[in-house]
Amino acid sequence: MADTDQGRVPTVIADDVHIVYRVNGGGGGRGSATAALSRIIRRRKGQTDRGVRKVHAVRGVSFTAYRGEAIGLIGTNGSGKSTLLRAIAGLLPTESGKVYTDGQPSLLGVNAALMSDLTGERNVILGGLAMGMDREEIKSRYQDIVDFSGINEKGDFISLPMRTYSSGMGARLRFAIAAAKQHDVLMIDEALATGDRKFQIRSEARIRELRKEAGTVFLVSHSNKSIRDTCDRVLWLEKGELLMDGPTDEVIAAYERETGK
Ligand SMILES: Nc1ncnc2c1ncn2[C@@H]1O[C@H](COP(=O)(O)OP(=O)(O)OP(=O)(O)O)[C@@H](O)[C@H]1O
Repeated sequence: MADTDQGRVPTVIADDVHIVYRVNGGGGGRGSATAALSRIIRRRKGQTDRGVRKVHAVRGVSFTAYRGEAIGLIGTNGSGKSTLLRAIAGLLPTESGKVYTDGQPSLLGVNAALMSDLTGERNVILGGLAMGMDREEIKSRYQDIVDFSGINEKGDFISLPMRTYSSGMGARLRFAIAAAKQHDVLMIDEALATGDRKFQIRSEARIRELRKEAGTVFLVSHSNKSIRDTCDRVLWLEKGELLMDGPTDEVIAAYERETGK
């Protein structure tokens, strides 16, 4: 593996990555009469496949990401963006091909595992611990995280359970927690789309800072504006394949021509 390309340091290498989901009981629903009937017929025919369906979500994707880059992932619904991020984060195995990462990638999704019955305050601590910060570190950054999230702008919401937050508020708190730490590789899945414009501007500025601090940032978003404001390179996925990999302006322009978005 080449260590540098014109002095650049690779952080993520995807080499011909294929990802396949296996879904049990696809077709007919598990408990329905038609599903039971088709199982009986299959068994009579001696078929061994018990309704496991495969979804080939990512097909032969290869790229190298470098330190200091912010890379946008675009593509229509179901094109494999989240799946690819989950594989880079090590949360999904590859069917074939390899993902190499330098350092620990952190995935910040809108579903990041915080506890909805706990207060925002407890979740800041929980999220911080989950990212490997110690209690002192969390304490010293606590106020910054709350201020950044803007959760308390309209009253004392941080002491309420997270289930009482709107989806935008939840996403903002998750982003604020994840952005408090310097990441080797930070992956953000749609988090910006749910915040309001003011918060989007703040988080885009923070992504730029994280880049300067030498991490690599991946951003999945359906907002071409967010991608333009934040990323200098874009990967365009369609039906699991990498259609284009290049400078943001070129790829977004081609994407807009193709999809009319
Ligand atoms: N847990 C799962 N089990 C089975 N199939 C899945 C699973 N998650 C995603 N898929 C399938 O994999 C394909 C890619 O989905 P993925 O969520 O990666 O797309 P995406 O580009 O992130 O979509 P979106 O823009 O709608 O969020 C889709 O066909 C989807 O149905």
